[in-house]
Amino acid sequence: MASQLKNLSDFSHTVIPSAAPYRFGIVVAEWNADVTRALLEGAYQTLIKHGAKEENIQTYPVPGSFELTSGADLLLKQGNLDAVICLGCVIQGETRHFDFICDAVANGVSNVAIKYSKPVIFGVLTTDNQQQALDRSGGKHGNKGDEAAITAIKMAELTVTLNG
Ligand SMILES: Nc1c(NC[C@H](O)[C@H](O)[C@H](O)CO)[nH]c(=O)[nH]c1=O
Ligand SMILES: CC(=O)[C@@H](O)COP(=O)(O)O
Repeated sequence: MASQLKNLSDFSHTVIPSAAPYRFGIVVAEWNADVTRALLEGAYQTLIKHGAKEENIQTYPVPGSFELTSGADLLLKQGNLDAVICLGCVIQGETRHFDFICDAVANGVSNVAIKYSKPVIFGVLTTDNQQQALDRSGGKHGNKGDEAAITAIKMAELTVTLNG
């Protein structure tokens, strides 16, 4: 499996634009808070590392990953953001609830991005167990929060470049 081959947060092979010109929203789910707090820290510190200004990063909690879609919509409705990062952690339980949440949030954030023509980044872990989540939120497979922040910077630049 790909994730067993490398740290997924290794970006040494790519050019990352400055985040300084852009305004970011972050919506973070409170379910599995030990994991989502680590995702948030990774995303926030990565934005700052690449030049984002603290005053240009708005962070809001939502109860669970299912609410990330409406959280992103509410943020973009304000009209003053260049990208929104959605952070969550959905861990398989005994029922099919996992499937419905994962499908809903993946499709939901895609629809919000299209609705506003703004990047909405899917920084949601969808794992079989907690260890897989810990491994991807600052563990041996990196931090998906870092990856989400890099993606947000790149997509914000592309959006501004193409939209003028
Ligand atoms: N089981 C997980 C949830 N469940 C809660 C839903 O996201 C949602 O808040 C609820 O269905 C009410 O609408 N959320 C996660 O983020 N992670 C989980 O593992
Ligand atoms: C993803 C979930 O909603 C899940 O954690 C809830 O567990 P269960 O499927 O056992 O109700």
